[in-house]
Amino acid sequence: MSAPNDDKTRRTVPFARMNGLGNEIVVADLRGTKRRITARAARALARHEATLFDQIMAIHDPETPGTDAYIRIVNRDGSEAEACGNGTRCVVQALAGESGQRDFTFETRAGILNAHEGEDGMISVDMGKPRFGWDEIPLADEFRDTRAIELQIGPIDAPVLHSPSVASMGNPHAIFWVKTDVWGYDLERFGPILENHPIFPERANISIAHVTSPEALTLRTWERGVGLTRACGSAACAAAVSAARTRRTGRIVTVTVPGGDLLIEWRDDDRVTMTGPATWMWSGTLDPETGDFLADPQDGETA
Ligand SMILES: N[C@H](CCC[C@H](N)C(=O)O)C(=O)O
Repeated sequence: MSAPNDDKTRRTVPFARMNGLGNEIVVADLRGTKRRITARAARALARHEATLFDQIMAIHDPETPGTDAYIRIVNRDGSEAEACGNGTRCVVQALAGESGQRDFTFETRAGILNAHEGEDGMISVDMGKPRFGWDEIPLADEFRDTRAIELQIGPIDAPVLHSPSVASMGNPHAIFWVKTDVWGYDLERFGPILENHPIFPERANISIAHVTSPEALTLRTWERGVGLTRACGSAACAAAVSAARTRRTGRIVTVTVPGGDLLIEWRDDDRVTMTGPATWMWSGTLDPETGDFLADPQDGETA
């Protein structure tokens, strides 16, 4: 991405196509403009193979003193998400590459969070405090104990998935615990049914988790507003805290998602830190209104 400028009327903005452990991310730089990525632009970008994304991370000018930027997060279907861990790491890498700055404070709909790029290029994001109250997630019915709620899929007397833990990392998550390989479950079939289940008035991100040791679990996620993804950082956090809360693991857990590993720590001050990589793929410019885009010339090409 190029440096921001102050032309509030310019039509296109720079973007970088990146990924966070296989979570497909578009980082769009809207600083210095008053423009927003429209749902129409999101859906148009999702129609192209080159720009097919899981989330758009739209970087806006800061709204709160002491923060570096306001980040709006847009899902593939044009809906907005409160949190996106993998996308946040991509934003850090994009901005660090531009300025050399390594510590950032961002504001999102989920609140203010800090992030840091380490010497080894790994990026840690403070994902804030998990919330477990039924009305905070939110659920449609009062459940006093959200470590396991009554919800199941499959035959009534032999459910395929049941009794998920639920948590909010700013966004809603349900974690179904399984005792065998997470790839043995048809998440593509169950995901959309559970995402849109009436128990979740704001829909939910749906994950299947297999605890493999007190320090490790494997996870697959069907993301709200997206579908199957290769990684979902906030789901990894929700799974790790739910695993610790149900005494399945300790508070430091390696979460293996289809794209690779994330290290999650539920700190003593109740905040959750997620550490993992981010990868830059290519850059271009896009129209935030329509989603029309143009790739920058690659190295060796002329404009
Ligand atoms: N991929 C993201 C989460 C997106 C969540 C979104 N699907 C929603 O809550 O609507 C992550 O790394 O945390």
